[in-house]
Amino acid sequence: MLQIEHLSKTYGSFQALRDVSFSAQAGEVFGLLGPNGAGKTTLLRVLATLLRPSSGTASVAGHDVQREPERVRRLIGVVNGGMGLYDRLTGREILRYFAGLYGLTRAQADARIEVLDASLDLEGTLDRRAATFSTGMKQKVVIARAVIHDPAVLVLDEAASGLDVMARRALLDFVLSYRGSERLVLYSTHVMSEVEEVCDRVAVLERGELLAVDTVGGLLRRSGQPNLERAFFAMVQARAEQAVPA
Ligand SMILES: Nc1ncnc2c1ncn2[C@@H]1O[C@H](COP(=O)(O)OP(=O)(O)OP(=O)(O)O)[C@@H](O)[C@H]1O
Repeated sequence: MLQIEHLSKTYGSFQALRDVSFSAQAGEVFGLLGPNGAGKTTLLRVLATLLRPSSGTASVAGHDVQREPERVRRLIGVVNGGMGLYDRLTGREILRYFAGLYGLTRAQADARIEVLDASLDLEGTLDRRAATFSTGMKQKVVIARAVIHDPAVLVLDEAASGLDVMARRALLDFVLSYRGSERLVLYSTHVMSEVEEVCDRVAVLERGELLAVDTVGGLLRRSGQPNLERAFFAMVQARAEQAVPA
């Protein structure tokens, strides 16, 4: 579903991604884990066709992000922390509007809103103006908006940040509902407990470099550490020691 090959991205002389390659399949919740500045958002922006890679390729369901950006945009849904809801519209109006942009008819939009209401519990947001939403309500509508066209790949970039326990739980359960489906979720975060709970496999990025791609269990086994946070520290430390000239 997702194929990334030798992807690099530089901003001026700064290299934000270095020769990153991995693939992820439908049915997976695939984590992208890394500390601040690791390059997670840069990678996701390349996939979302918002940034051009400096070299290498990325493709979604066989469609290259550079050669077929419009096709790729229809295949993905992105939640990246920006809310950007129209205050004067209700949740239903916002979702209908975005459904229209993706070419859904009103009947298709309403059917899809019903499905999303059942899985995301949009109750209370559909008939109220966005200006009156709590942060959790906003985030639910943002997520519903990102998947209104039932994209093949759902990209979540720090989507749980700022959410309270209830809203975070709803988000994680929604992500878990994608497991084993015909869709892929790319879940980017630096919160290890979220990765441990929802991700099947994880790519660990650090300073633009891919340190490992493995299952959570595999990362624990190969590091000999009891939890992902310790495994992550061990990996980053080992990489730093390698990088120090003797
Ligand atoms: N437009 C830009 N111009 C220059 N440098 C940039 C630009 N965007 C990002 N960077 C740098 O690239 C590196 C990777 O940034 P990126 O936002 O991809 O990391 P991240 O892993 O998403 O971090 P965070 O967890 O803090 O969001 C950082 O050092 C950042 O300062």
